[in-house]
Amino acid sequence: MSSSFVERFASKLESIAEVEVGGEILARFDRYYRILVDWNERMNLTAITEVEAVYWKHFFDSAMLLTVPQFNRQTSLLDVGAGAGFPSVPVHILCPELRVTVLDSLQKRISFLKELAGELQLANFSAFHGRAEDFGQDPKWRESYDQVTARALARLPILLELCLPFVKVGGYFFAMKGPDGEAEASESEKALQILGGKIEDILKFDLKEIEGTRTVVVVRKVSPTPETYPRKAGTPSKKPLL
Ligand SMILES: C[S@@+](CC[C@H](N)C(=O)[O-])C[C@H]1O[C@@H](n2cnc3c(N)ncnc32)[C@H](O)[C@@H]1O
Repeated sequence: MSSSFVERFASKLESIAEVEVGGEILARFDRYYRILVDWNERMNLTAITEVEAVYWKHFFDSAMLLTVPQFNRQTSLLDVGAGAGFPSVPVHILCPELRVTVLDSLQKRISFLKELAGELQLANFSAFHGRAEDFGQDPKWRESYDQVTARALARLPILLELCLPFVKVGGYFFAMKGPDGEAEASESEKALQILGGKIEDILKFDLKEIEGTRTVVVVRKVSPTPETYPRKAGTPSKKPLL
């Protein structure tokens, strides 16, 4: 890895995230990269493995969440379908005070995330194996997070059913999307109305390092989600609220 690449990454991160990106933070990203490519040889975690691509398209892309004005760095964040830890692990590296929980339906990915959290000494971090449809009906999880996020999990109408049940009324769901964020938002009116959400903002980013447009759809939870949602596992994607 050339030092100019790391310097550019650090200075861009500082400018978008308004965090001082010192040696300790960079050492954590370096360790994250190494553990990710090592585990990726044994299990499918990411198709992107080249170092600069991982830094920009996974780490930097995840950190975009920190540019959202509604995002609070001091409260709680649940990452649904976190996979190899995106976006929550890069966000947590930059904001260690945030209480982060990750949920994924694949046990192997949760084993990876637990090992990663130990290696990176992430405090305030816990990982759980399960499906959003099941956990969303559990009273311990339901409407108990200030903030929920998801990246590359499903189209927005489906995603809202998987994620909004976890958000406290008054809290936020941040959907990390590609170029289709706006179009997906316009398909989501019915889901928002049923599930108790309201789109407050759609933020758009065009960054040459990431090679493409990214959007963050900011959804405020304005009323409780009716008990029937989320429906049983598989139904939200088979019969989306359209
Ligand atoms: C395409 S990956 C995206 C991973 C990561 N968020 C990212 O941006 O790289 C989707 C992840 O969601 C998990 N997943 C799929 N359906 C789920 C569900 N209903 N509940 C919880 N996790 C789910 C999968 O196991 C997978 O790890």
